[in-house]
Amino acid sequence: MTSAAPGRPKQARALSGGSEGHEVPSVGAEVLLAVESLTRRFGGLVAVNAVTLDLRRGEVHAVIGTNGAGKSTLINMLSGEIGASEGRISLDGEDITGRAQFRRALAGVGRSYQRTTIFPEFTVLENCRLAAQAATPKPWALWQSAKSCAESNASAREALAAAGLDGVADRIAGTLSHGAKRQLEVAMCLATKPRVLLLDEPLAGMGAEETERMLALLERLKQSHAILLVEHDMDAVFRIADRITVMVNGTVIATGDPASIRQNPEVRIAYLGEEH
Ligand SMILES: Nc1ncnc2c1ncn2[C@@H]1O[C@H](COP(=O)(O)OP(=O)(O)OP(=O)(O)O)[C@@H](O)[C@H]1O
Repeated sequence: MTSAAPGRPKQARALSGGSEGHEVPSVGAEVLLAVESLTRRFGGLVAVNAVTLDLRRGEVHAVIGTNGAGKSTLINMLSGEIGASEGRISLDGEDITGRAQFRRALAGVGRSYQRTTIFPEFTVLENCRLAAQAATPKPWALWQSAKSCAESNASAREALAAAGLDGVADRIAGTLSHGAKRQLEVAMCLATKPRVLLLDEPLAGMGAEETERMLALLERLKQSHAILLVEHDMDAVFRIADRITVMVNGTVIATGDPASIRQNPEVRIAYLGEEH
């Protein structure tokens, strides 16, 4: 019998089923970002231990795990914010393990953060335009005003439309609801024209309606992107993910479609405290 560990009702509900399993993703889906045996040590602590996973266009690949499992460290290594101790990251087959963050962003790896990173006093469009400009720096065109940069404007408008925010382009970003701010962060990420989206807890602090809106957005975005989703909302993860990787203490204990993860005995022990 399944018994939920105290304080983990959402995990318990998600793992105990109630919704149908997803189809196993198509084997031939295009791998954009490949991670092989990626390890990160902090002194004696192995925060991420030989993690191997693929991010494919057309898929939401969720990485879940209890606090301190190494999810943020993994995302930080993929975006280039921190270096890897060992292992390899490739984008379209090209080794990018040693590339600086801005060069990875230029190559198509975009990320959103756990914390809100918008400029609250600027409009929604201005926030997106700044993100677009940061992604296509033109040091020789410093005299151009931001507004005149047609390319950045076009990217910003396109990103807002994709994120469903074109109706609030002229609103001051700080006045948006929490959910719309998180959507704006995704839009800012889209303005950099990524092919791979690394999303760190995009649903944090959202109400039910905002969550639905974000999930619908991810569903649309995955058609043309490979998405890595680090998220604590297990109900949402089990609904949206095509593939789930489960980490415990830096190590992957299981990878598979939601139905197989839900049934996996090791996952159930790690999440629910079930006995063999
Ligand atoms: N800069 C750092 N220096 C030393 N230890 C760190 C550093 N960053 C993370 N760690 C440690 O690495 C381990 C993994 O942390 P990480 O933040 O990646 O986990 P997480 O799965 O993202 O957790 P959470 O769900 O709470 O965000 C933890 O033990 C953490 O204390």
